[in-house]
Amino acid sequence: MSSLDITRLDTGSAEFDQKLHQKIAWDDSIDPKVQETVREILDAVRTEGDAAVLRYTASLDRLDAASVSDLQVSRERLDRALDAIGADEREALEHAASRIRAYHEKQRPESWQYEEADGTRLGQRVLPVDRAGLYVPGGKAAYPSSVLMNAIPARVAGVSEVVMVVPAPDGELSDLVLAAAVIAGVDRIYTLGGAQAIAALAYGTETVPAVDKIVGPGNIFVAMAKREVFGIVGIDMVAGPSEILVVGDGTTDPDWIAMDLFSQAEHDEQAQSILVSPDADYLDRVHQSMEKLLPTMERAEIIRRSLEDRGMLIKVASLSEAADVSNRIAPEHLELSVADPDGLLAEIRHAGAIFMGSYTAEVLGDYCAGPNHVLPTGGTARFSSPLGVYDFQKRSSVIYFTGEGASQAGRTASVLARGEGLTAHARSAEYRLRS
Ligand SMILES: NC(=O)c1ccc[n+]([C@@H]2O[C@H](COP(=O)([O-])OP(=O)(O)OC[C@H]3O[C@@H](n4cnc5c(N)ncnc54)[C@H](O)[C@@H]3O)[C@@H](O)[C@H]2O)c1
Ligand SMILES: N[C@H](CO)Cc1c[nH]c[nH+]1
Ligand SMILES: [Zn+2]
Repeated sequence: MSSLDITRLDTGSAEFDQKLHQKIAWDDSIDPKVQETVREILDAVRTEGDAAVLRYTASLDRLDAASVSDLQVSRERLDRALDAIGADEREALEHAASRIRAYHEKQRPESWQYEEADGTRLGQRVLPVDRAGLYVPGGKAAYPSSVLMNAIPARVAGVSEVVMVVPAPDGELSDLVLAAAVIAGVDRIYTLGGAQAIAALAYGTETVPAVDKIVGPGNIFVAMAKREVFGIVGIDMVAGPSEILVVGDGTTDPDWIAMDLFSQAEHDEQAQSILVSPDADYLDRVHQSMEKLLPTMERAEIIRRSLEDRGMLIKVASLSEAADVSNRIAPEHLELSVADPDGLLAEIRHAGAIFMGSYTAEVLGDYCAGPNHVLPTGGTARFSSPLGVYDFQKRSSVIYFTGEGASQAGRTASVLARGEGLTAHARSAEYRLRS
């Protein structure tokens, strides 16, 4: 049995606040070189277009191509991918897709309008963006589930053109990823990754069309690149390395909790897994389960690094205090692995997705529960929401005044315009006044 050196904290200790802050402030620990590299790549793609995209794809993903159009996945390659996957895999993708579609259909917002007594009409029109860019991660693992989670809400929103990018390190491209793209209705796919893919989607190149909005998770290079291009294009959020926080009251089998913590740790060395419990003995038992199970994991080294660098076992005084700690962290995924999850839910304010009770493993949400698995990370659940249909739409206000309505509102506008010293504004309203 190998020992696992995971940080233990107690809310009762003097150094709790400071240690917690150090562990959760992943932004502070970003190497400034990452930002430098990302800016360099963005600049190169903006100014040189395809040539820079090809250069970075060759050096970072070890994938050579004569032109960027060679990096677009052909119809034949997509058909081969559909044929190559097993019947059970095809069925699982389709089952997940239909659950994800059903959930996202509920999110479709309606345009609305109301009319005042004098015939004035005011409304809000909801329309999809014209072209969306989906980033599907593919450096350390392939994510067919992320294809479904990104593309299905775009389609439900009514986006006309859905462009997907996914890295193919060493030319390797997952059949499942391609099959998921066909099932979800992606229009075109480029095997591009990292900051160079984000730059191509944001600025456009000779080959890759510029999009209106870029969505999807990725590693630190992707997250930083999205942050940098925001404003030129819309972005959904800065979704970084995965996170899970489990609140446990001791009623769930420790092996189950250990595996739930591993499930997110295995994504990335920078992923974060945290267990919070009022029961010190339970924290010990989960720790023992982790030590027992770690050697059985394929991605044991990534899991170990993630848990030892960023993981925590936190002892609290009560479940209420566990909710407070969780609200401070605002985790991407929160498991309420307690006997009365509904009771505790009332105390939770910030989390990307909340998994209720012992049977609701977070991984069900990763693949097929229905809600989106692209969720705010790094504490941003305080102000952002899961990826959804609304991320692919924008709203316009619609305003219609009758002569009578314009006369009434015009008096107010005129007074306010003159108060602001804006004479043209005032007179524009005054022309339409009725005596
Ligand atoms: N929030 C979610 O919904 C969700 C879903 C799936 C995965 N994830 C997260 O996405 C991330 C996926 O990361 P990944 O690395 O496997 O794939 P990725 O596709 O995000 O990143 C791979 C790309 O990073 C670039 N890159 C790598 N090293 C670089 C360097 N030194 N300099 C410049 N660029 C470099 C390369 O261009 C490569 O194509 C993980 O952190 C995982 O936790 C999140
Ligand atoms: N847990 C990831 C979101 O943080 C999503 C995912 C994809 N595949 C497996 N898990
Ligand atoms: Zn996951």
